[in-house]
Amino acid sequence: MRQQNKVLFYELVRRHIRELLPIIYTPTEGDAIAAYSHRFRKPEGCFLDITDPDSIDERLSKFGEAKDIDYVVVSDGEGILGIGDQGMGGIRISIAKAALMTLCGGLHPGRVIAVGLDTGTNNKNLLNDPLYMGNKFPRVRGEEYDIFMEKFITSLTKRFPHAVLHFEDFGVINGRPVLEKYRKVLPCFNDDIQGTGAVVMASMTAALKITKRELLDSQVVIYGAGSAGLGIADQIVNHMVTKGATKEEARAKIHCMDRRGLILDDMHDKSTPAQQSYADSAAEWEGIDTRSLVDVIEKVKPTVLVGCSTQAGAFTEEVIKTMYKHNPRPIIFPLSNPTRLHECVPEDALKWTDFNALVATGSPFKPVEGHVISENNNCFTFPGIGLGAVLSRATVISDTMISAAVDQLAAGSPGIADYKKGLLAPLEVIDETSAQVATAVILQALKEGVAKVEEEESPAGGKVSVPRDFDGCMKWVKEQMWKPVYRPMIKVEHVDSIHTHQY
Ligand SMILES: O=C([O-])CC(=O)C(=O)O
Ligand SMILES: [Mg+2]
Repeated sequence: MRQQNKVLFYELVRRHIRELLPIIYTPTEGDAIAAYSHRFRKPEGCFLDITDPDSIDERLSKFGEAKDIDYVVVSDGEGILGIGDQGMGGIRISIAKAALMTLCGGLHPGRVIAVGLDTGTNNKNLLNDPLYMGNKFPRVRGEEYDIFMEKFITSLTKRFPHAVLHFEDFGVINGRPVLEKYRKVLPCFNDDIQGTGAVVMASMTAALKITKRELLDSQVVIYGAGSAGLGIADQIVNHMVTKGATKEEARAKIHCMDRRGLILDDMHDKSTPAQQSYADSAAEWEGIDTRSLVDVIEKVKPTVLVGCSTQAGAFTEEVIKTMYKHNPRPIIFPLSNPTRLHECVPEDALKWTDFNALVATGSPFKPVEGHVISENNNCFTFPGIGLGAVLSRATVISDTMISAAVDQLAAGSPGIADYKKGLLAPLEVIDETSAQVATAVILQALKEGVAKVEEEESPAGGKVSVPRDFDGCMKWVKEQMWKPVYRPMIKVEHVDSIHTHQY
């Protein structure tokens, strides 16, 4: 339906969003991506092939003229949700996120491109699958990958100078370095690092308000130190810094674990620089089993436990009860996607804490005995961040613009009186939430002098002028969001000439 009748598709999903979002997005998209080559019907999106970098420009040229494109989602398929390397099937995550940019972010569906970079795959099942449609060689790393990425960015910025770039589901090796390099070149962000970090920080802010605790008194254990886990850590640090902590103080409150256990400062040869910046002192952990989550919780007494490990069931009854022993209202976020990979199910986390835990997940879950479970999914942030960057014609997407998105999302939480309604605004108003987030991002971009929209001609003539007050700016945002409505039929007088032109 999306391919045949966009108005009908987007209006249908909008009206039945709670029922249909899990089908067009998480968790069903994970199955669709894994089965991509087997279920293939016709191509959609822009396929870029590392064996043919010289074709990048030509392939992108098919998607329109310079002014036609606002937004590009790109994935190389290496870190798809929690299901890892899906090779060329990863283009479907670009397609799903692009569809959400229209559904929640109000971008015109014809002004968004979904791009898949085929740089090989290390997924043995795909390499041995006769139906796999992507390149059947191991992932290309190093200089050849970097040159390919550089060609893509150069061509993109030349062809579509207004486009905002959204990186999705890159692996740990490339995600962060690519973001750090290109965020200085064009307005771009990594949804798994920054989008996920922002939504978790917003939920945490809302949960702290409910429990009347301060962010700076928090101790956080992050179980799973990949792109999402470290992105969340960074966002928490950014926020603590805005509340008066130094970077070092903030980092000391965050404890990251991966397959090797707690990340310690004597593991530097085997940790990425980002992991190392959160390392605990090995000397302080002498004699403690740092591979045991329960032992780590016993020592840290965290107020917040975040799971991005893709280890289903890692938050056992003992883990949750140890959290509860040290905290009357523990904040517990099992975030691994898709659903079957969650570290625990909300029902268990609530029952094991006598319904005192504040729980949010990464995939959708049904309410538990009247407690709504908020989905800490980045779909609450990336559409607003993307829309804000597009409308303001931002030249960069700064950390402070992301922080503005966090504060705005947290402000929309049902709050203390309504804490059973979840930590975030309901999915049913996600387009409204995205407009609010976009407004906060635009106002921040204007404040920082990185918004260039007021240098443009408005369609009505003269320069564009963006209201500086929140309500005025939000009205301006909403006026520009695409709505799924049929355009009126117009009676045509000169049928003959129209026919001549049409055929
Ligand atoms: O796609 C989603 O639902 C959230 C996300 O970015 C991920 O899990 O990688
Ligand atoms: Mg993702």
